[in-house]
Amino acid sequence: MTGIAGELAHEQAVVDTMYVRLDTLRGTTANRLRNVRLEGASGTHQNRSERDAFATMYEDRAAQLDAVEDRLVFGRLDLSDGATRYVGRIGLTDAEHRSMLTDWRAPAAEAFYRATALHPGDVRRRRHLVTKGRAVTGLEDEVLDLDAEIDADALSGEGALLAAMAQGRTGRMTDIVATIQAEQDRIIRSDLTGALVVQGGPGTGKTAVALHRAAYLLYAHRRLLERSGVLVVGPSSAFLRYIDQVLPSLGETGVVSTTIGSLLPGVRATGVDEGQVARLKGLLLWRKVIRRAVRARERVPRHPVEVRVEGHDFVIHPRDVADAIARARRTHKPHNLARASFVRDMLGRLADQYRDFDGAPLSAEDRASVVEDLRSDRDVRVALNIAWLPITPERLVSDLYAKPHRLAEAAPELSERERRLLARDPGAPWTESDVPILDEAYELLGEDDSLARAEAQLREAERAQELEYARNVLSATGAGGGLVDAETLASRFAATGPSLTTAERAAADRSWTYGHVVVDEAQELSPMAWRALVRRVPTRSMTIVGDVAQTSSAAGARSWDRMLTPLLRDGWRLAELTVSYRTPATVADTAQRVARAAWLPVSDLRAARDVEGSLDAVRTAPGPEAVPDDAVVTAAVGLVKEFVGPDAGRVAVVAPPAHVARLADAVAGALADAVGAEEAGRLAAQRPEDAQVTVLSPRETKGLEFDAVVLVEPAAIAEGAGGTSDLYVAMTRPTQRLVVLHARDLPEGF
Ligand SMILES: Nc1ncnc2c1ncn2[C@@H]1O[C@H](COP(=O)(O)OP(=O)(O)OP(=O)(O)O)[C@@H](O)[C@H]1O
Repeated sequence: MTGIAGELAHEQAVVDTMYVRLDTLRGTTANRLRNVRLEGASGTHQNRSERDAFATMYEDRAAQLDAVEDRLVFGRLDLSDGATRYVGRIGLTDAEHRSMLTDWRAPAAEAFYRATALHPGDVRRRRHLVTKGRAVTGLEDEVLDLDAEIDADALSGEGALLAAMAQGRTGRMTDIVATIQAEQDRIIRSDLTGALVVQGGPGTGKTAVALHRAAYLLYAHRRLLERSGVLVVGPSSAFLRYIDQVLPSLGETGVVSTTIGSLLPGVRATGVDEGQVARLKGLLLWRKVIRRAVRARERVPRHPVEVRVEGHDFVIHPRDVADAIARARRTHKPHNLARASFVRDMLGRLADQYRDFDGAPLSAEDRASVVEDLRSDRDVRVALNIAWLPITPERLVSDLYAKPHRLAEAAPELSERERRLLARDPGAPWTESDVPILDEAYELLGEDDSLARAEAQLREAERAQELEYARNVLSATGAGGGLVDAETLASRFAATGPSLTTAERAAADRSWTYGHVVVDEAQELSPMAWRALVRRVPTRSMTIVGDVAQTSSAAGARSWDRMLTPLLRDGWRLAELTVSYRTPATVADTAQRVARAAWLPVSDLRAARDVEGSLDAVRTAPGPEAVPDDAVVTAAVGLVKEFVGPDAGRVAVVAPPAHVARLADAVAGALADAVGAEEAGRLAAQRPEDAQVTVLSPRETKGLEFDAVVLVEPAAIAEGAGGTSDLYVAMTRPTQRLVVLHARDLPEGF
């Protein structure tokens, strides 16, 4: 065999050996797991814990080996010294420990993404392997030869990349490990320290890059990050579901993902604040407001308070209260914890008065009993509570919203009109913008966790013993191989209930601090939300991705510098992505013109490809009439027939929020006639996040993408709460086709 057929056959043979090796490893892992399980639940407690720990370790390994089935091998480098190196989703070695496959995250794989004709390093040729199942179906070679004509804008593995871009979309994002581009790779492998801000237009791969970076950092800094965990923050739970396959497909499962609204364990924020209210609640001013609100619960009485305890009169003097408050504050403990110092101090001062009545000092024993009498007296308790009230964060914040005098006292900087905007009933549900304010209150109030701390100390001592034991197990069995360290194993030996992963423990603990935090759609976060996040990553090691031209929240960022410098000072650096891998050039260029005409801070954007006939603007009715529902349904149904199939393909109608519910009914009603009852039934049964046909407001499409989009009345969208940013977002969702329906004039720039 010669030529391409010969090359394909050769690569097939290589890929076959990799899969044989993968199957062998799977078999070994499955056997080990079976043996551990066969040992049953007998034996000492320690034996059982040990078996559980090994079972979990083998389960993790099995899951990792399963996750890499698809596109196990996707690249090959031919080096100038004649050697070849295959690159894939994990590293594989043969039975003699010789490298067969290089993990894409390893330094040795970097050249696969970075080498160019201009800077080939020691790479002579880069080959992309296209596989379907276990079969090699295609090859794409790039000879990195300085004599070749050099195009600085060239994309690496263009064929593989264009094929990936043209694929029908499902409701789940996929990984891009085979086609990462050089500008993306530089970001993925950037240093762990400090905050890295990635600014880029829509579709430049910010989300993809952020997730691959998380996988890379977990690989390169596993010891550090596995224990502390990585937090991924996204704009909505729908978005988190959209991305939730990417990290597992890269073999990583130990990551906590959340929205700002669910950041606090135990607090469910279901509401959304719009416009001015969101802006006001996002202001850093709340640092002061919450501090003042807490201080307002530490109050010196205007007049002396007399109390009678066990036949003796005592006086709570304002100056004693003032002194005790000052001393308790000097402990720098949160309010609810410092209260114990305040009470102790006050009871001591009152007990001193007792000595004065008798004329003689009390014995230590008598004094203790007087203190106890005072402590259990109701009037004393009421008086001390008025002076230093224990209060929950929820109550403190809800009082600010529900009681105008409390807000006026704590937030004199706000105008009366602004304070009125914040007013609401005590039982009203929490909103996403309340969460950072509650977080601030948690921080300043603290929880009385003395019991929890005593338990934690006990656990720590037990854990030290378990760690020692786990070390012995690891060295005796040779298990681990980089997958698990003694610390992880120890946490699984732990006798305290079911073993929790780092991710599980972190998610349940408000004060958990992470080793790295990834923030997506970061432009939407308010200053207060940033403060809450930064609190969770003391090292300030963060990956922040977003686009300040897509900001729809009134509290969000229009400039990274203005948003981040006050919080991170010079601890952040900026990287930019410039190529759109989603939107066809015609659509991307139009969206850019519209955004620029509205003076949005758009980044330069170059689309990686164009698609013929990708933009269609149809005027449905001249004059002030609205776009008729029929026209929307006809356009949507046409695109569904063209793009939606049983395995993939997604169509979205994006309309002003007020029309979404009505249009959703209309489109659903028309589907049976258009695609047959069976297919319509299949589509109707899909979960919202997987829906191949869907009607959404612009805001709901943030971060998502579809093969084709029907955009309804752009002028109305641009007049909505999110302005032209929302329109820019909506226009840049499709990978193939944008159909614009408008009754009014199109906004400037179309
Ligand atoms: N190197 C690549 N190879 C293949 N596909 C890519 C590559 N980079 C990005 N993509 C694809 O481009 C699309 C857009 O990527 P992504 O959603 O990460 O962009 P984004 O910058 O976060 O967009 P937005 O600003 O709209 O949220 C995704 O389908 C992604 O898989």
